[in-house]
Amino acid sequence: MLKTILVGATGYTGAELAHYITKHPELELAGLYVSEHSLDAGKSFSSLYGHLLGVVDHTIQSLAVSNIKHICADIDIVVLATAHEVSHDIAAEFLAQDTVVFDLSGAFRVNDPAFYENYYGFKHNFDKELKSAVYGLAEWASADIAKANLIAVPGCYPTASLSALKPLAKHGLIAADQKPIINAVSGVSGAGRKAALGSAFCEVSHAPYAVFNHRHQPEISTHLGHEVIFTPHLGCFKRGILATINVKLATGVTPEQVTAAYQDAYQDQPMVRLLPSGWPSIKAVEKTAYCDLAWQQQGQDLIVVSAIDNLLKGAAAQAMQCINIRFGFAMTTSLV
Ligand SMILES: NC(=O)C1=CN([C@@H]2O[C@H](COP(=O)(O)OP(=O)(O)OC[C@H]3O[C@@H](n4cnc5c(N)ncnc54)[C@H](OP(=O)(O)O)[C@@H]3O)[C@@H](O)[C@H]2O)C=CC1
Ligand SMILES: CC(=O)N[C@@H](CCC(=O)OP(=O)(O)O)C(=O)O
Repeated sequence: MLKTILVGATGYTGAELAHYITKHPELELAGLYVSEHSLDAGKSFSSLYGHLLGVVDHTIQSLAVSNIKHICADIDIVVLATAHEVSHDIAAEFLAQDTVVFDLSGAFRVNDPAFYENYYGFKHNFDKELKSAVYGLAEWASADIAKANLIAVPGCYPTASLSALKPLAKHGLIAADQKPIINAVSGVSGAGRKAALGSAFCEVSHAPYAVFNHRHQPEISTHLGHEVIFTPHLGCFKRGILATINVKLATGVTPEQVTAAYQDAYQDQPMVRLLPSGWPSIKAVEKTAYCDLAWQQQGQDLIVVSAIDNLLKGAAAQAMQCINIRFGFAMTTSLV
């Protein structure tokens, strides 16, 4: 059994991971941590998440950075379900203790320190760790994930978008001079569990936000190798992302080439479903670890639609896929 601890355990993605780790036959949930002065320290985990009563009843513990060496004495895996700045500050401490770190935040996703100053508002101080991090888009990086000690789990919108666009980019099917246009709507859980006016029940109204300046636009472009236009929207629902993507195809690309690109990418990948008919919906992926894809072509225009649960394939389930790849377990373990 691989001893696994979870930092940021009481957040929305942390709660999903606590459940996945508990269900995993090869992992032992060895600790659930929150910030040093968290009001939740000392409580039973299931007192916060009642559906896990009798399943995850561990006592929540506070994490003092000075105590990381002691905590890690016999730990194999650390999952950071913490804010970008927190992961940035503590990941190296865990790596120094020879644990394998899976980080759900954006702190190690793009190997360019300037990216963090431009889009995250902080200076990145861990160049070595940033260089060594592998971007954990599970279906696309398994060989690198299998060797890495720091896996940067992609963001939710990038997972939905890249899963839809990478097969086209890999086969050179996207018109070189055109930017795919991604319009995506996310459930409010994407903003995390902490109280904030913008995600309050009476404030949320289906609308775009961060137009032309969301940090996921450069994350998507970097890992696609092609510029995109990305417009996120906040939806009046709890969880799920639906991304509708308009792509101008390169001259002469046929429907058969598009279908072949998707089949080549995903026919052996259990967590990405190419729909035989109809369109992806949030209802079909909510509370599942799947990414659903479907597309339609008209001349050189392609519309591809991608749906995921932001907390699962967009975060916790993808982290679990990465754990499975890293340690040689079947990709679907604990997920289906
Ligand atoms: N929500 C989503 O859909 C997605 C989120 N992500 C990323 O995953 C990470 C977690 O997101 P999410 O679950 O939504 O976040 P939440 O805001 O829901 O939870 C954050 C967790 O971190 C804990 N925490 C805060 N400060 C510290 C600290 N200094 N040390 C240890 N624990 C701390 C909080 O508990 P307390 O405050 O009590 O200490 C809480 O348990 C973020 O980086 C987010 O960007 C990625 C993809 C999708
Ligand atoms: C609805 C909502 O607020 N969503 C979040 C994205 C959540 C996510 O993917 O997290 P990362 O920041 O780790 O990439 C946002 O737009 O900031």
